[in-house]
Amino acid sequence: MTASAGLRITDLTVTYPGPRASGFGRRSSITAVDSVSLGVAPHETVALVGESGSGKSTIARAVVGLVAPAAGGIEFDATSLTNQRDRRARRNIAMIFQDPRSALNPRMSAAASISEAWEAHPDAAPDGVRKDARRRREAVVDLLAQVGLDPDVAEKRPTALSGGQCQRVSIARALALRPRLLICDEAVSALDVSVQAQVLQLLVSVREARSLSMLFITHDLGVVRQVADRVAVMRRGELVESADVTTLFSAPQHDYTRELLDAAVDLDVSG
Ligand SMILES: Nc1ncnc2c1ncn2[C@@H]1O[C@H](COP(=O)(O)OP(=O)(O)OP(=O)(O)O)[C@@H](O)[C@H]1O
Repeated sequence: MTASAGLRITDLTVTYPGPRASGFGRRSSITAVDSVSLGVAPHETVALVGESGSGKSTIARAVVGLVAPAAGGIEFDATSLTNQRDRRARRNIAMIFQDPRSALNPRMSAAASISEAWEAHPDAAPDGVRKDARRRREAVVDLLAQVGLDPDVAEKRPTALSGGQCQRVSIARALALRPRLLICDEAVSALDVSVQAQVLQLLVSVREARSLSMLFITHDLGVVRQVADRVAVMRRGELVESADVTTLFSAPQHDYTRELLDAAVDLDVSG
C-alpha cells in the first residue's frame, strides 16, 4: 500500500452559477466547496458532517464526476479522476443517494437497473453476463441475495418496492461494478426509522465483506459513531476539522464542531 492509495482530494474548489443580480447582469457564483483537502484510505470509513448547505454533497458529486471542480485535484490510487483520459478509474467508486426512488429508473426492473451498469462498463462485468442471459440472471440474483432481497425482486420496478427495498437495489447496482470505495450521501435518512438501522447494518456488512472504503455523508452523529473511523467537519464550504472518531467526540478542537456535538446531545442522538 502506498501513501497515495485510496481517495485523495486536494484543494478542491467547486462553484455553481449563482442568481443574476438583474435580468442583464453577470451571473454571480456560489463557492460550494472552498479548497478542501481530504483523503479516504483503503478500508477506512470517513464520515463527512456539517450543517445543511455546507458542501458535503458537492464533494461527493465532484468525486463521481457529476460536477466539475473549478480547481484542485481528485485522485484514486494516484490516478486522476478529473482527467478525462482516466475516467475509467471512476468505476472504482460507487455512490448511494438519499432518495432511492429517484436514483432508480422508474421504467426499469431491478434486474435491468443492476445489469445496465455492466453494459456501461464491460471491463468490470463478471464473466459471461453480457452475452449469456442465464449467467446474467444468476449474477443479478446473487447480488440481490447479497443485499438481502429475494430473487423475485429482479422483475419488479421501483413502484412495486418499498423505500428500503429500493435502497437495497441501489446498493446491489452499486456493487455490480465491484467498487472499492462507496460514497453514501445520506443513504438512510429518507427511509422509515425502522428501516434505517437495517440498511445501515447492510452497508456495514457489505463494507466488511468486500473490504470497502467509505465516504459516509450524514447529519446524524449517532450514525457517525457507529460506522466511522474518522470524521471530517464541513462548514460553509470549508473543512474545519478532521479527526479520528473517538478524538472528535471526546475532544473537539473547533467551536463549530462543539456546537454540532452540543446540538446532537440536545436531540439525544450522539450519546
Ligand atoms: N445545483 C446547484 N446550483 C446552485 N447552487 C447549488 C447547487 N447545488 C448545491 N448548491 C449550493 O451549494 C452549497 C452546498 O450545497 P451541498 O448540497 O453540497 O451542501 P450539503 O452540505 O450537502 O447540504 P445538505 O445536507 O442540505 O444536502 C449550498 O449553498 C447550496 O445551496
